[in-house]
Amino acid sequence: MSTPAAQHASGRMPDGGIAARARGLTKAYGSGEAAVLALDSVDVDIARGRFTAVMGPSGSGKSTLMHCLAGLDTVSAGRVWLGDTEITGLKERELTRLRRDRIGFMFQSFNLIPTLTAAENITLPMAIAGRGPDKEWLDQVIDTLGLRDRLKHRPAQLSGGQQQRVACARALVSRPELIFADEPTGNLDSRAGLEVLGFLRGAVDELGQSVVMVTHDPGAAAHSDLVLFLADGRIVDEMAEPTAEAVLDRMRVFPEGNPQTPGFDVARDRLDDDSAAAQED
Ligand SMILES: Nc1ncnc2c1ncn2[C@@H]1O[C@H](COP(=O)(O)OP(=O)(O)OP(=O)(O)O)[C@@H](O)[C@H]1O
Repeated sequence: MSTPAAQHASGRMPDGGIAARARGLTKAYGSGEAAVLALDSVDVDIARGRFTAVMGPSGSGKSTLMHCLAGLDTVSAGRVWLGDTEITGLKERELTRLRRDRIGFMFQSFNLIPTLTAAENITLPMAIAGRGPDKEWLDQVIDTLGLRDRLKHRPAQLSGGQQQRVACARALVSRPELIFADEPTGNLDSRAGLEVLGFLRGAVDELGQSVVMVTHDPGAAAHSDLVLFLADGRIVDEMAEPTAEAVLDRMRVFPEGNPQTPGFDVARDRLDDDSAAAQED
């Protein structure tokens, strides 16, 4: 399938180029009658230096797409590139190195090490890679994320929003080519969620970072430059310069029958909360 996303994204990258792309990306789980086609020949270009959101009903293939683009999962057919490097066909060891050196990850559950301080958590991936962080860049990331006075705290001494900011700093500090964020605001209240989205937005605008974020939340997607909509393992639509209202309207017409989709009600409530929080500010 040639998706409009591929055409659209290509046309929107006059300077930045492509951070990741897939052609004919197909992923099937199981076999025989139990087989599930999680991704159905997806073509997509992820623009460099931009913030891309991936939305769609539960089970539409969002996480699978992210995992295949990030080399966390093998593909059944098709090809995937990170920058100019084709990752399909790489051996597990090469993939591990590529993920470590070139990709940043943020998860809903933060994934911080409880016994390490914020500062140690931020630099851990680089320490594992045997590289020292670029001090100037580290300082810039810490200040951009407002973590300067929290560096000696352990995760349990930080709020959820602060923990996610540490996770954000950890993802940014090695200057990865691409950050994948899977529901990064899923465990946060709306105010802390807005804060983290603001930082991701700032990472793109001020630090030139490329970000792909999977989310159920139209309010979160509204912080992106481009929303890709998945349904049944295909990219069925996209929206540039999204607003929460426009994304919510688009989600309503999915054939899968939103609002039965898990996350839809949560998304609508979050949208209301976000509006309330914004009005309080
Ligand atoms: N390890 C697996 N084994 C079998 N089927 C799987 C596996 N992982 C995902 N699937 C199936 O693949 C399809 C896509 O799943 P995926 O997790 O990518 O969807 P999603 O859009 O991220 O869903 P959600 O919004 O609920 O997280 C679903 O039908 C799911 O049941």
